[in-house]
Amino acid sequence: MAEHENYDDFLDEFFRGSSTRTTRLSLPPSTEVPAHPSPHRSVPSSTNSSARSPPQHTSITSPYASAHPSSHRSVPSSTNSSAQSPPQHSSIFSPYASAHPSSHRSVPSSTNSSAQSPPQHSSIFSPYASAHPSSHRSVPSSTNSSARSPPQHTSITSPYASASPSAFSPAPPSRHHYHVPPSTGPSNNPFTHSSSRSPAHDSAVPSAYTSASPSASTPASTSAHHPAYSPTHNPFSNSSSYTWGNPTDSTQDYKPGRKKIRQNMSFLSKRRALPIWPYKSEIIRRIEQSQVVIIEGETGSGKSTQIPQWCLEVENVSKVVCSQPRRIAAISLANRVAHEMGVGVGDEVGYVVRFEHKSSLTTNLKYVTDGILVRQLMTDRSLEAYDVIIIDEVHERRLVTDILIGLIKQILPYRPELRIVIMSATLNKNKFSDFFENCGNLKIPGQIYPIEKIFSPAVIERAAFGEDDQKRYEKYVIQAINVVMEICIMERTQGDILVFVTGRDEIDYICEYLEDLCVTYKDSMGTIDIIPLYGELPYSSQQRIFAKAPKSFQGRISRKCIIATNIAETSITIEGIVFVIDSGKVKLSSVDQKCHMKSLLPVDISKSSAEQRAGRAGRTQPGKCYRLYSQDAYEAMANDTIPEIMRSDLTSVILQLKVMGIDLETFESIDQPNPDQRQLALERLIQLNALDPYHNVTEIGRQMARFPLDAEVSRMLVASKDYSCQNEILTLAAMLSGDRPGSVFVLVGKKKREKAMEARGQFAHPSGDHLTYINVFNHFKANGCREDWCFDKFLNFKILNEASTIHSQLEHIMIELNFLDHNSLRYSSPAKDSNILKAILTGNISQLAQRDPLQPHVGSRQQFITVLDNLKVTLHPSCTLSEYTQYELLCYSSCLKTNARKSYISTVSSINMEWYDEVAGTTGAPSLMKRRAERMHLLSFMTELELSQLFNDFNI
Ligand SMILES: Nc1ncnc2c1ncn2[C@@H]1O[C@H](COP(=O)(O)OP(=O)(O)OP(=O)(O)O)[C@@H](O)[C@H]1O
Repeated sequence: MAEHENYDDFLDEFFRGSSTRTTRLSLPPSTEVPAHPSPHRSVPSSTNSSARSPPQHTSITSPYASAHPSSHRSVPSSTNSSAQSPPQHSSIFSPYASAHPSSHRSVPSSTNSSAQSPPQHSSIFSPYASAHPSSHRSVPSSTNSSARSPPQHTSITSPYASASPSAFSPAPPSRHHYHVPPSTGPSNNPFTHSSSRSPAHDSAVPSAYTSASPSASTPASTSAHHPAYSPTHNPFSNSSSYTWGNPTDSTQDYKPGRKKIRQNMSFLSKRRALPIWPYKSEIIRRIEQSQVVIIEGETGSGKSTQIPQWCLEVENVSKVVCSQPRRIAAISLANRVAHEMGVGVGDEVGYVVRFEHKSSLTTNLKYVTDGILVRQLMTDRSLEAYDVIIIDEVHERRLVTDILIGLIKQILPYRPELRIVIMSATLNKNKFSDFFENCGNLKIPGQIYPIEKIFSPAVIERAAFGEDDQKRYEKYVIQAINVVMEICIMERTQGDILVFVTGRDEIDYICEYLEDLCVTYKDSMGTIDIIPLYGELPYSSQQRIFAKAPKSFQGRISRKCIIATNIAETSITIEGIVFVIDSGKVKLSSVDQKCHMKSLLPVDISKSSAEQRAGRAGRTQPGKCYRLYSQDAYEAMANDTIPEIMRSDLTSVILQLKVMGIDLETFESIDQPNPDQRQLALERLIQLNALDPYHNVTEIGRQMARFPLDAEVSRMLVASKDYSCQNEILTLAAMLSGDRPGSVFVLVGKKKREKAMEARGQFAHPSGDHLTYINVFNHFKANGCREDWCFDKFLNFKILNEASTIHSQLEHIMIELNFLDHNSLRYSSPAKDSNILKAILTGNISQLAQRDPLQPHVGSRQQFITVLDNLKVTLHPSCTLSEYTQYELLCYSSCLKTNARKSYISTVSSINMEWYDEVAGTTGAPSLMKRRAERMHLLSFMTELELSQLFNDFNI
């Protein structure tokens, strides 16, 4: 693999290297949309194109498809990993290997290799491996090959490795390589197991890692972990602004006068063992006494599952809502609590998240996302529907959570009986206490099970990795793979693994790599179920994380291994997770203060996030958290994540607040947004006609605010009525509501690439991505929403299926707004392409780009300049448009900076210049001439020759 700055570069090369990428065919003009596109096929004759060989396309007569030959790109997906050749790794390096004798294993040679092909490496060193005689593993020789070729390992001699040819064979490291914690001893060894102590432990081999929890291997009794029970801790001390919870006798569950709520008796003993249980009466008392109570309790102590149930016992309380930052948490908590109460989900306990709900009139305890509660506030300004509102995981400081907290503070004087509970394991107590004056504070000590935190020693920073992978991926990605291998091969403790990395690309890569390793090392690793988890996955796929690990087989431990983004960082309990591997990184989204470019760059997590990640272990049994960074790096981390309100796009939020009659300028929030960002969002809303020049909400703005979508997408929907293309824009909105609509095209390995490109060509529309997505969706529907059809067409069934669900939800709102009637979907004639593009342009009026006049060449390096902000951007590799064509004006739905040097536009369509002025006339957007003039002013440093060239280029 050639060098790649990152995955986007890889994609870039992937597509540009394709022979189909630049080919031009003479194509039929796009046809008008039939109600049900008929899947006729015709095979266009290939034409000769410059330098590149033409693709062999088949074409489906599609409403929008005119198989633009140069537009075939696809986006990677893990789904086809089995069809791909395994990643070519040059090193497996075991950062956590230590001298655990139980890890000494010999892998049978050719006997068991019939189904596998052997690893092609001469040696794999652990940096800590030494020539422990019993640590040698003989690697199967290459007798039989399989369909999957094994990773190609080359030998990397780690500076810290001694000459051991064994893979994953740890041995006692020499002391000076490690930071030895003061209390070094057997219990500090990350591979210590109290049940089967080994001679190595007894000889007190120093641990390679700083273990933050020396007693980690000892399952603690609950009380042992409660500072309240500790003789040195005075639970009633006033030394902090917190009041420590006052544990009460847990037998006093029900006080006279308190309601008795339903409970499933089989869960009661487990619930009583939770660290929070002794504080039940105290918590209820506080909630009765104070309007706002802030509760800090360690991860897994029982806040999210127990406190909402107890709130139902509070006098005069019948309706409780508990809001969570994420859908997955809201749904899984509702399921768990319904179980604990012995009721069905959707009966007494339910949930409501965007595009999905299970609740009824009998629901008294509802788990929702923060966004749902904010939307509810738009129609029920004082949230009369609830007696207690619990806002959980406030430490995340998401934009919507901060807005929710600000809005709720406004209600308090009008509803003195309303009770608010603010919760987290790692919140900044001072900030929240200052914001809610006169609130009650409560700190609940204790974790249910201990978590051993194991820091990576600094030497890992200097470890040797395969060059290609090192360039393409951050070191932690390789380290994470190695630690997973360590655990699978050497750990004797039964338990599943949860790995935190930053994004989908890394997750796909790790999953693919591990799958290959699992085949190669099947005999030593046992059965491993590798499960990806990220936000864009449909809910049904996300649910896989809760499935049980595969059954152990022939004495080998089987595990599930979840590779996740920070979506799994808070609130959820995944049964069986014992090992957490924390990369210490997160992709944080932010928007440029001066323009609308979003960036999604990996940065260090905060200490608070690190604790939350560790807290996913130790929930159902003792756990271990391997931190792929040193203790010094941990100490250098910020305490809290920068609040989203200070770094995010505020357009949709400002509109929602405006509709509620609230100005963000005067809105009281925990942290104030940046004034530039606020200004930028207001200008955008004016350009979208959602606000008038005096910042009053227009009728269009009100209609836009009804849709739970980004402002740009909801503006398209509103405009669709003017251009008589409601059905098409409804489809597009459904497709765009996933984070990466480009992923609908599955990326496959080299062998199938031609076929995939050909399939993609059947849907490609010459105007670009927007109409291509509509086209894909229409064909999906016309073919009965079938998974096998998607498979044949290299389309992502899950994404299309989810778009189909969202389509139905949005359709309801369209009907409510009188934008559609029930019959129009069935009987309406297809809209004209030009009308659809004008509606798209209306929503993206601020998101336009033109060819860079200073770099007029076309081709893979063709650059564009955004009209509004003069930013240099290139087409994202997932785009349908060809970079070999000169386009007059492009309209894009997303502009993203993925690394320090590269900015991409994606979901892009080509737009006629005249349409701009027509659409701008109906909106508050300045004319293109004015924008150009502004830009010319900025380019005043240009020479006369360059200027005249520019004038020529743009017909000025
Ligand atoms: N789905 C589940 N399966 C098994 N046990 C669970 C489940 N959900 C919760 N538990 C148990 O209940 C305990 C408390 O979970 P809960 O979510 O209430 O903790 P929490 O204090 O809110 O943690 P966090 O701050 O991490 O969200 C867990 O530690 C676990 O032991």
